[in-house]
Amino acid sequence: ETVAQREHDALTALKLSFGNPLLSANWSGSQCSTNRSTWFGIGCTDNRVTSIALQGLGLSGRIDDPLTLAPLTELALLSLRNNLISGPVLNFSFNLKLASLDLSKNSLTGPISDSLLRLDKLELLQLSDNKLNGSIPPFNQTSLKAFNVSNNNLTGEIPTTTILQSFNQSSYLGNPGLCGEPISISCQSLESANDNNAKNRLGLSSLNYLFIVADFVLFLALSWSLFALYSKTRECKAIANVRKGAGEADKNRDVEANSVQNSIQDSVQERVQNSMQISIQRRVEAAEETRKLTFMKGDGGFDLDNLLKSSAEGLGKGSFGSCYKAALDDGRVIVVKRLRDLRPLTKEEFIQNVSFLGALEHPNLMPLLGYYYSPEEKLLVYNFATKGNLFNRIHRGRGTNRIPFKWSSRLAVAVGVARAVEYLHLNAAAPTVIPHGNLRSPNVLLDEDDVAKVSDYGLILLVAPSLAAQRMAAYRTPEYDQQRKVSKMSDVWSYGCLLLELLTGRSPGPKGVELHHWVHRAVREEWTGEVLDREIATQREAVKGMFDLLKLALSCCEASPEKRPQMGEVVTAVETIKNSMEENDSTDRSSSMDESGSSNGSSRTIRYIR
Ligand SMILES: Nc1ncnc2c1ncn2[C@@H]1O[C@H](COP(=O)(O)OP(=O)(O)OP(=O)(O)O)[C@@H](O)[C@H]1O
Repeated sequence: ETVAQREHDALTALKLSFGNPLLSANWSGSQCSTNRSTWFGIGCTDNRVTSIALQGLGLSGRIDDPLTLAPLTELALLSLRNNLISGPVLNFSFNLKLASLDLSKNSLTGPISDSLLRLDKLELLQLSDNKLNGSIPPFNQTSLKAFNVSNNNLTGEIPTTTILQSFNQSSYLGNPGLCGEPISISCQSLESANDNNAKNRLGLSSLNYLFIVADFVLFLALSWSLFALYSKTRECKAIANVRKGAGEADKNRDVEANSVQNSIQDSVQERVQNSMQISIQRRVEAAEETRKLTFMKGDGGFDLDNLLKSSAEGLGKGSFGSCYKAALDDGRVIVVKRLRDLRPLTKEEFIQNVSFLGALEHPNLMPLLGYYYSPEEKLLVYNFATKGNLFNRIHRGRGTNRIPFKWSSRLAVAVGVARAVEYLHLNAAAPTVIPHGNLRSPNVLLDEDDVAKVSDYGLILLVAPSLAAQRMAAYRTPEYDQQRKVSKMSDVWSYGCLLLELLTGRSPGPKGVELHHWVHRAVREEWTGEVLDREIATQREAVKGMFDLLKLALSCCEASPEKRPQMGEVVTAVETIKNSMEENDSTDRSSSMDESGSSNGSSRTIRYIR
């Protein structure tokens, strides 16, 4: 596939996301002819797409694949200003020449992509008037001349980087949860105001149980005779109350009590009492039924009540649900994954599949602690991994005060993940082998000792197959289009992509393909040293191990699945690389170096750029 073809495919994907009649009619044929384009809004230089300017066209829809524009590596300008585009901000890790990015006045949601931190040519970044949340990444590119994130739902302290502090407050206004300078809102006062609201956030929005309990409180406040006529509206309002938080619920209850009292004065007492008694009984039963958390081992030491009382915070939204972190009263911190888009499983099937996942035990697998099942709500409960996920460890904080991700730590992660996947592949307890299916760096977590814990395994058993095919990494292998099935070998492919990410510090493209093509080319054309992440390439004595791992990664990424090694062979190979690194370290302690390269690293820095 040529570069032009890849660019063509990327723009076509963009066109399909928008479904706009103008673009549908106009964007056909080839996108660039030398220095110009006949495509509306597209600019080309030397046959490459360098600008996309599609302001105010009423474009709607969402761009599902965050790396849709990854093939446009010469793109310098992107403006989608003043449209109706929804969904998350794209990942621009591969658009390193971007100088001007204007996505303002749309309906974009989610956090500001950290990939923007890597754009060191970025001069203009306009994200105002969207629905973005999360914190502002610590932008500090000296190139940045114009910046605006006003009128979103951003939260937290405005980073104190020189560049972000150089813009005036109009760049930040209209974000109620934002604090710090230059908007002169103290973060402490904002935090204490938020603390009160934070309690129960998880349960309040999610669980049927809670609003049933809230109903009870409401019942006590109202007289028995008021119930029947009001039961319908009450339920809706109770949910609304719950969402707004306990404080507001109290206020609303009083208002409701008054208005209901007025409206039912003429009601027939007897009819009301009968219907209410039945209704209460049903609700008690429902509450009993729905409040049960099932633990894979023992009683877990907490129940749904503890969960609902905990303060919870959103960790992020994945392909099959959202994750919340909840701090229990006893000090434990757990993660609740709220599943969506599931297969239509009966309760028994759901429990059977989840029990199978819960029975898996390996030091490098994030264990499933328990689950919650109700027809409307399915939750999985895990321990919280304090060091976050591998994606952030590799890519986050570049250029700022980041703690270097050492080669030895990367290798330890590579070994841990390989062992976990091998365990999944060899698991004799399973009726058939369930491949991981979605092995990617955000699904590798790091605990307090930096031990890799693979998560999100086996979700293939729970999620709707059509959505799995769209969203899971294993479905993006070269063979999937022909064979239409995922296998152990697709996990091997994903593992190869993960190794490449660890070694190069770059994210794989949407199909995992770009990164692997790029590395192959690099190796073929003998600029291999350049492919290594600079953060580790400074460690000269380890470079051989890095290249060995690179070779292994490339063999895992062989286009033909038969040519890829089995996971057992992969484990042996990575362990051999790790062992020889450790042997070198112990026989040559005097030459062990500071991997951060901060003290004497420069004298040992290899020339890896030709
Ligand atoms: N047990 C955990 N401890 C710490 N962080 C977690 C835990 N489980 C998930 N996360 C983090 O929460 C966020 C959301 O996770 P989730 O599994 O919902 O989506 P994802 O992994 O980003 O995407 P996908 O499900 O599509 O692979 C991710 O950043 C993930 O790393």
